[in-house]
Parts: sequence; C-alpha cells; structure tokens
Amino acid sequence: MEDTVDHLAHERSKAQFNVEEMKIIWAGSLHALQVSDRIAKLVASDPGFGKENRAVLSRKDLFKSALKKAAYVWKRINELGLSEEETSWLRFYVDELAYDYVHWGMFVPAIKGSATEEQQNKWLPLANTMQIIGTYAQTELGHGSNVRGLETTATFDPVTDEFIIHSPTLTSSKWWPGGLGKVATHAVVYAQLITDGKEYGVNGFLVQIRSLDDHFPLPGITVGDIGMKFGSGAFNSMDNGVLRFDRVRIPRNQMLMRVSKVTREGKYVESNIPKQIIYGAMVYVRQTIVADASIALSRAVCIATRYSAVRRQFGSPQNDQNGNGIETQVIDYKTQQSRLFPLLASAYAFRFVGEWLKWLYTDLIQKLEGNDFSTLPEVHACTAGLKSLTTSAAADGIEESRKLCGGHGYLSSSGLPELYATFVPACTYEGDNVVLLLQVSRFLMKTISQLQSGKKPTGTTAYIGHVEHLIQCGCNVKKAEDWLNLCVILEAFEARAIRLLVACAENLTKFANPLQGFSELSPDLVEAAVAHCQVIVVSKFIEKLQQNIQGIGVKQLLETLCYIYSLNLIHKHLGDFLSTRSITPKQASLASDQLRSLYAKVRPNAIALVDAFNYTDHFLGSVLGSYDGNVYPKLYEEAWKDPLNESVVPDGYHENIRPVLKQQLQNARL
Ligand SMILES: CCCCCCCCCCCCC/C=C/C(=O)SCCNC(=O)CCNC(=O)[C@H](O)C(C)(C)COP(=O)(O)OP(=O)(O)OC[C@H]1O[C@@H](n2cnc3c(N)ncnc32)[C@H](O)[C@@H]1OP(=O)(O)O
Ligand SMILES: Cc1cc2nc3c(=O)[nH]c(=O)nc-3n(C[C@H](O)[C@H](O)[C@H](O)COP(=O)(O)OP(=O)(O)OC[C@H]3O[C@@H](n4cnc5c(N)ncnc54)[C@H](O)[C@@H]3O)c2cc1C
Repeated sequence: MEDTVDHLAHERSKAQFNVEEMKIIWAGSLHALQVSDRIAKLVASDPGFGKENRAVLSRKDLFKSALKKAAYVWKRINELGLSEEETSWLRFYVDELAYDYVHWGMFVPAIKGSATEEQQNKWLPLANTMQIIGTYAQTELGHGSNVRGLETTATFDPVTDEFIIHSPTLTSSKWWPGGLGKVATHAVVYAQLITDGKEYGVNGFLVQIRSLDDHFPLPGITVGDIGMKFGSGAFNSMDNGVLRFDRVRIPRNQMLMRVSKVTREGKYVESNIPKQIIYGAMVYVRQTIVADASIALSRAVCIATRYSAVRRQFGSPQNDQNGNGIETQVIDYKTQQSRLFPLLASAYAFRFVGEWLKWLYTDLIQKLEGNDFSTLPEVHACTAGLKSLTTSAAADGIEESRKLCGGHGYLSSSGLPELYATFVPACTYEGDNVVLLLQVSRFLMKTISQLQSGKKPTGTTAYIGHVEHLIQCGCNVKKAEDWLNLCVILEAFEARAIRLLVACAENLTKFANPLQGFSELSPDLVEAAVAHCQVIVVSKFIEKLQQNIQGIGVKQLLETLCYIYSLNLIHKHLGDFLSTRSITPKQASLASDQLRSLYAKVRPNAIALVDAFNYTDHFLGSVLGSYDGNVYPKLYEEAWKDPLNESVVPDGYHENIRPVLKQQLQNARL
C-alpha cells in the first residue's frame, strides 16, 4: 500500500513565514505562479510526459524518446491552444533536452535579431509553425570562443546572385550545434563574408541543410552527430552535430541583412547599427541562462534540503516520546548548514538577479527599436558576467548538493547526477566562463579609463563614479550584529571591487603594449570582474528587499538569505577583502559569527523555503527530494526497477561467472 504520510509535516509546521506569499515572490507574480502551477500539474499528470529513467537508456533509445516527447509537446501545445507564456512553462516542466531548445532558444532569436523585416516576414512564420526546424551553427571544430577566427566562407557570386557556402578546412567543420546532428532542416550559419575579393568578417546566413521531403542532406552537405557526451542521460538526448559544406549555393537574400548587406552588384553596405548586433542571439541566451542557473541550483538545493531533514546519522541528546534515543537529522549538523544554506541563499539571489537581467534585456530591445544603442555595452557585460558567475556557482552547488546527500546522492534516482551533467556545460556553451569574464573586465577597464575624461559611469557601474570615497572608506563593523546592515555590506563589496579594478588599471599602465598587459594580468582581471559581478548580485538582492513584499515573515526571511549570501561570499573570498583592506581580520571573524546566527534563523524555515519553489515531484525527478520525504521505500522500489534486476541470474552468468567459479573449485581441489 502506498504510504501517504507526510514525513516532513513537522518540519513544515515550524515555518515562520507565509509560504504561499514566498511562492509568489519566487515565481515573480501571482499570475506567474498561477500559470506555472497549472502547467506543472498538467505536465505531471500526463503519462505522455512521464520520466523514464534516462540513465539506463541506450543513446538511440534516449534520442528516440526525446524526439517522441518533443513531438508530443508540440501536439499538446496546438491541441490545448496554449499561449506563448503557457508554452514556455510547458517546455520547462517537460524537462527533456531536444532539438526544440535550440530551435526556439537560438534559431528563432537569431532571425529576429539579425534579419531584416522582409526576411523575418518570410522565415518566422515557417519557424514559428515548425514547418522548418532550425539550429544555430556558429562554433567550428577549430574555433568556438574566437568567433572572428571562424573559417567557413560565404563568397558572393554576382553572376548567379548567390552566396557560396564552403568549409575550406577540416577545422572549419561546424561542430556542436544542438539539433543539427539528426533533426534540423535549416541553420543560421556564421561564416566569413567575401565579396568583390574582400573579406568583411563574420555574418549570419540562413541555409537549408536537409530536404523537407525525405530529410536527406541537400547536395554538398555532410552532416551527422558528434557522439556521446558527459554523463548518462543529460545532453545525450540532444543531437549536437557536425556540418560541412562543399560549395553550397544559397540565394543572396539569405544573408541576414539587418546590420549590413550585399547589393545585387556585390557591394558590401554597412548600416548605422553596431556590428555587435550580429552577436545578439548570444546576449539573449546568456540572459536566459542566468534564470536556468537559479532553477538548476534550486532543484538541487530542494533535493538536498528535504533529504537532509529526513536523513539521520549518529546519536542525539534528545529522546522521542517513547523514551527511545533518536538519531540526529543531518540538517542539524552545523557543517551541513554551512554548506547547504549558502546554496539556498544563492538560489534566491540568482532568481532575483535573473529577473532584473530580463528587465535590462527587454529595455535594451525597446531602445534598439528606437535606434538607441547606448546600453548595449553594459548589457553585453552584464549578461556575459552574470552568465559566468551564476553558472559556475550553480554547477559547483549541484555537485555540493550531491555530496550533502551522502552515498545516495550518487544514485541516478537521486536526480542529482543527471542534473549536474545537464547543467555543467552551461559553464562552456554560450561563451566559456573565463572568456566572458575577460569581456567584462575589458568593459570595466574602459569605464575606469573614461573617468579621467569626466565620463560618469551609470547603471551597474555607477559605484565606480564614487572611486575616491570607495578607495578611502573603512568598514565600521565592530560587533557581529553590525553586519546586519545592507548598506555596510554593499559598501564592503563595492570597496573590494573598485580596489581590485583600480589595481588592475594601474598595473596595466606599466606595460608599453596594452594587449600584452591585458594578457599578463588576465587572472587578476578575471578576479576583479567576478568582484564586480558580485556587487551586481548583492545590490539587486537588496533592491528586491526594497520592493513591497507581502506576507508574514517573508521579508525577514529574504533579508536573512541576503545576509547569508553576502557574508558567505566574504568568507569565501576573504583573501580579496583582506588584501584590499575592505574589511579587517577582526571584522571577518565577526562575519563568521553572524553567519552562525543566520543559519540558526534559517533552520526552522529550511523546508518551507524550498517548498516555495513550488516544484512538483515530476519536475524534481528525485527519490530523495520528493515532497512527502518518504525516501527509503522510494529508494528501495527504484532499485528494483533497474534493468539488471529484470532477471535473478544475470545474462552472462554461464559464459563469464560460472567458469570463474568452477575454476576456483578446481584450484581448491588441487
Ligand atoms: C536542468 C536545468 C538545466 C537547463 C538547461 C537548459 C539547456 C538549454 C539548452 C542549451 C542549448 C545550448 C546552446 C548553446 C549554444 C552556443 O553555445 S552558441 C555559440 C556561443 N559562442 C560563444 O558564446 C562564443 C564566445 N565568444 C564571443 O562571444 C566573442 O567572440 C568574444 C569573446 C566576445 C570575442 O570576440 P571579438 O570579436 O574578439 O571581440 P572583442 O574584440 O573582444 O570585442 C569587440 C567589441 O564587441 C563587444 N562585444 C563582444 N561581444 C558582444 C556581444 N555579444 N554583444 C555586444 N557587444 C559585444 C566587445 O565588448 C567589444 O567592445 P569594445 O570594447 O567597445 O570594442
Ligand atoms: C553542450 C554544448 C552545446 C553547445 N551548443 C552549441 C550550439 O548550439 N551552437 C554553437 O554554435 N555552439 C555550441 N556549443 C559550442 C560552445 O559555444 C563552445 O564550446 C564555447 O563557446 C567554448 O568555445 P571552445 O569550445 O572553442 O572553447 P575554447 O575557447 O577552445 O576553450 C578552451 C580553453 O581555453 C580558454 N581560453 C580560450 N580563449 C581564451 C582567452 N582569450 N583567454 C584566456 N583563456 C582562453 C578557455 O577558458 C578554456 O579553458 C555548445 C557547446 C556545448 C558544450
């Protein structure tokens, strides 16, 4: 009989805040909560979206299952007449990586961002109805980070009014695009534009790669899958692909011509739109990845927190009602709390900074429509930096969550190994995290150098305008409670960031060759960029707290999480804070004292804080993290579902076990 007891009910009864209000804060609005909740339940109750154990499927079966699910998603969206908002929630809760992620996430945005209105009118209706399936073919075997180094060529032929797309070398083979290997019919291909014998840099071209009748590659095209990837399940349901062109011809009007164009005569014409707009799809996706990071981390933390409240190890001074000794819940170990609660706080911090980044991006798009490009450099720096910061922290946090679950965390049924394997490439795709931080530091060095000419930094760099104050100021914390002051915390972060930045700027002047200086100092520049990004996350968390927050105890709990997020970072990056004299060793030790009190405040609320994510058991996909905390029967049941347990005596016994045993028998007789 199924156990219907809520093993975490006692934990839930201890919460000191209104969980329903916290759910609204996490979702972003009451409306978002209602829509997401309805769609989550719809997905969880539909057997078509059932989550079989992906880890035990062969690559082919995994891929086939992902294809089936993607087709079913599309069918249900159309049958139910879902809105755009509902559709994105549906894809989110189905939680299976397939070609449609790149189609909707990159192919369509690339057309929207880089095609002319006329081109959009032609291609978007086809893409929006999935009459064509697209991929984003930028990276090559030889070059990923260095986009300017791409080798694929697009040479204009004025005789036929066509571009000839060609892969001149092995290293020019497109390599990695998702959905390319076996599914995509079209691709936005990034290639070096050549016309009239001159090269004009990388541009996007819309190229059909497979027949819409029989799915065979078109003449001149070689295409396939690049092979198994890290982990079981995870990205292996996606057909990341390889693509080569042997002088494939496409009409001239399939060059994406919003930023620059080639005329019928073969003349290259630039518009007044910055060339970087060609990279617009990457800016868009980096912004969405920050939201992915908070989701992935919160999933892991939800699993680890619920399991930590259920799991007991070693004795306890307390006795139960019958006078029997009961063991300690592992969540009560201070070490467990000091590892888990900062991750919980980070999930909330990333959620809020992701929300703000979405606003910043939407604002950019509105400005671009009015030909205002002024915020593009800042948006590029924020999306690049925050993508880097949050994905690195979330990937590390998922792995830490696995360890927080002890041995059972290593089981596939915990959901954590696949979550990690699925999420960790986010540190690489859409820009390697170190390469992106170098972009941020380049932007910051420019901001600092412009101070001398009187240019006032704005937005996320506004604090750099207060350089004199921040270089001189001292932190006033004298006792542990003094750290419970958001202005004090923010100033400590700003002081540390600006001091690192100014040190880099000063050191750069010691090099005659700026490029060489930048290269020599790149580790320091990366560190300074991280410090700057942390200022953004902390300040956006603080801004969130200044909004009208409803519900008993909600604001207090969020404040506690904000302090934990910040003080834990101080603890982690103590070297920076001390070497820049942003705080003293005594203040560092007071921060650690304060952290202990903050963990004690979170403890009774921990389960309710992860309940506020409102994740269904279907979405979590973890026997350790289920809502009712009924961990052991679920673990036991799940083990028996493994294909190895289908037979009592394993396949191969007669060939490979019995002879060994017999051999031992013979040896023993001798
Ligand atoms: C379980 C939960 C998990 C959920 C998981 C969900 C999964 C979802 C599926 C995910 C599918 C993944 C899909 C992945 C797709 C990809 O990876 S696509 C390929 C992405 N590739 C990259 O990101 C490449 C990174 N490299 C670059 O971006 C650039 O080449 C570079 C690093 C920026 C360097 O280029 P370069 O031309 O050398 O530039 P610079 O000289 O440094 O800069 C020139 C100026 O341009 C500015 N700039 C650069 N980029 C941008 C931009 N994107 N937008 C705006 N401006 C930009 C730069 O700052 C310079 O400005 P100035 O200093 O003013 O000159
Ligand atoms: C799962 C997955 C899905 C992907 N999907 C797509 C897709 O749909 N479409 C697509 O086009 N691409 C896709 N990619 C490719 C991805 O965008 C690239 O792998 C990524 O941009 C990193 O580039 P790279 O592989 O060339 O790394 P490299 O640049 O070769 O990085 C190797 C190492 O060199 C370092 N490095 C490189 N340049 C510098 C520098 N200037 N300074 C200091 N250090 C440096 C990096 O930090 C890294 O440690 C995908 C990749 C993955 C893993």
